Amino acid sequence: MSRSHLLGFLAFAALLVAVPLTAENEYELRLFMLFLIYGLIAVGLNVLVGLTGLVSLGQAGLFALGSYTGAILAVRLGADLVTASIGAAVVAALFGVALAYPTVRVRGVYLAVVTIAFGIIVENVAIEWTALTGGTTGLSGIPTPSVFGYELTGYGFYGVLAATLLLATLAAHNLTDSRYGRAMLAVSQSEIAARSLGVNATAMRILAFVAAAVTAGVAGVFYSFLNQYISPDIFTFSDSVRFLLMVILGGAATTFGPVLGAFVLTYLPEYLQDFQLWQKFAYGALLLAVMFVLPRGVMGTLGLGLKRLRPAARGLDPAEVAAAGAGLPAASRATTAELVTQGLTVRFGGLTALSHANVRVKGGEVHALIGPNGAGKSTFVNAISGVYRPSEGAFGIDGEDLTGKSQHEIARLGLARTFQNTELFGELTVLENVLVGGQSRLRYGLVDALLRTPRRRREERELRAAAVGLLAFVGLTDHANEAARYLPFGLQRRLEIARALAARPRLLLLDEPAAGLTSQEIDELAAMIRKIAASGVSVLLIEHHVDLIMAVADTVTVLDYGQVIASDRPGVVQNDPRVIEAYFGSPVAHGELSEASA
Ligand SMILES: Nc1ncnc2c1ncn2[C@@H]1O[C@H](COP(=O)(O)OP(=O)(O)OP(=O)(O)O)[C@@H](O)[C@H]1O
Repeated sequence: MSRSHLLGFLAFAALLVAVPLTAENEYELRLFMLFLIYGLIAVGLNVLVGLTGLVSLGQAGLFALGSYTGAILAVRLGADLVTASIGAAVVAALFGVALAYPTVRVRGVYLAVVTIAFGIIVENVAIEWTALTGGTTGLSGIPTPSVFGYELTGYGFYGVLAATLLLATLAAHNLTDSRYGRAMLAVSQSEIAARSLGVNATAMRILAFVAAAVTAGVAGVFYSFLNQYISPDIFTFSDSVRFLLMVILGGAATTFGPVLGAFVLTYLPEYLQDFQLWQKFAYGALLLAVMFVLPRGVMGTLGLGLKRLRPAARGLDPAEVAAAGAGLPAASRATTAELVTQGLTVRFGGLTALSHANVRVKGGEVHALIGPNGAGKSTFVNAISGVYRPSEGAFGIDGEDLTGKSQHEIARLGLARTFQNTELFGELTVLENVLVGGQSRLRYGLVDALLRTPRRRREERELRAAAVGLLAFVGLTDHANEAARYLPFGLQRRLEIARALAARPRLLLLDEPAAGLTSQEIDELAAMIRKIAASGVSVLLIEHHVDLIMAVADTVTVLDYGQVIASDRPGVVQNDPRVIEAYFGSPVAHGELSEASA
């Protein structure tokens, strides 16, 4: 944890201790406890909004679910605070999973509508299911909270609320700083790239929804114990909007932003009460003004300002680079790294983009795949990397069948790729991009991430050293701390290669890596590709640059109208009349292919 965050947590803890000592009356303390409850909701929602970039406008529904579950367990079954919280957390988590499901198909506005609908359904069920919820009359008689038989009188309940918010903020901070946070950010910026590196995007979204749901559910239980009475009108759509605003106003994806947002939006309406009729107007106008001046929220803008004042070094400490051992690690698996496709066919409706392609990429070779525009090269790449499901045929690496597996499964089994149009995680730094590449090699779990265990720290340290080594290999250590989107195009291509190599693939698939590069950059790329193959990683190279192909390829396979028309050594393929015909429409003289395509 950085020093500034540590100081932040200490100051926050000190504040939580000081408040009950300075509160002048019970009303003041109660209002602060309400803030602690809303803070918990905002911290959880920040995982969803800040990290995965998804928006939920149904948090009041989850808050209500937690409140009713807790209240019913306490009133009907005499459950204590711990049991009620566990019960509510489980119920909320289940609904969180259900809410994550639509994200497989819908995002943005559509997802927002789904979550709004969820909130409205919960509100209406609370009104209509009178036998369970008491209908519009609500549920009263919720007892004083107790924990393991001890009643939480005096400041006891305050202590529980304060400790929960502090620990939840710490856990969310640790999550953000872990493989899970990185993966969520990566998914929000380029899902296809994240999946190609072995990140299970669906699982990350479910995790984020569950985090937001569980915190809202537990906050609901706390609310019902604090209020000792709940009714449907407490959980309305405008509350969902307010919870989302807390995150955005405070600063999405920041550690303390949501807490600050919750504080402001709990106290602001209280202070604006004096304005009577103008209260709502003043509330809205103030929010608008703040968001206009601070589009990244208060903490986001503050963080950005501090970065500008004291910019971090763009590059890495030379000592760290030296210690990481600059260079390409040897291929991790002592296998042949051979890719074989048998009769691979992909149809789009009536169009056969790839037809019964048999390709064999031998272990450790550089295998170029060429063909005129529309020949089916990208379709081939997308089929073997799991983006498209083959209509027919099979493919595998080292005899391991990969047909029908999902993108992230194929990536984890040893196939890494770059993209024709680079797909970097633009907002992440150069180093972080490579760290996401090594994601699937990490073994530590969620508990390790939340608690920052020694195992997590060791694995992260090792991954960082490997990533630094790869940055040195592609010559990017001087840019390590820059956001990837600011890199010049040529360096972006290199970064994609380093990121793919971080997954320690058996087969590296380079989709037009020379496109847009200068001739000097292409020479450097050729040297890099040779080194990669020499380390034992097979390379499948999709390219139009004949010079590059001639310089590095051991074998060239030519596709035309989705069919393999030649596969041999470059010199042989270059003079193959079928290949020349495919490029020119009629047989032409020797040597013209290279001139025309270069
Ligand atoms: N998702 C898709 N839906 C429908 N048709 C597609 C799809 N993807 C590719 N095609 C078609 O399949 C054929 C092969 O396209 P593909 O992009 O694989 O060729 P390519 O060799 O990669 O071409 P280029 O060199 O221009 O990238 C083309 O006719 C293309 O229009």
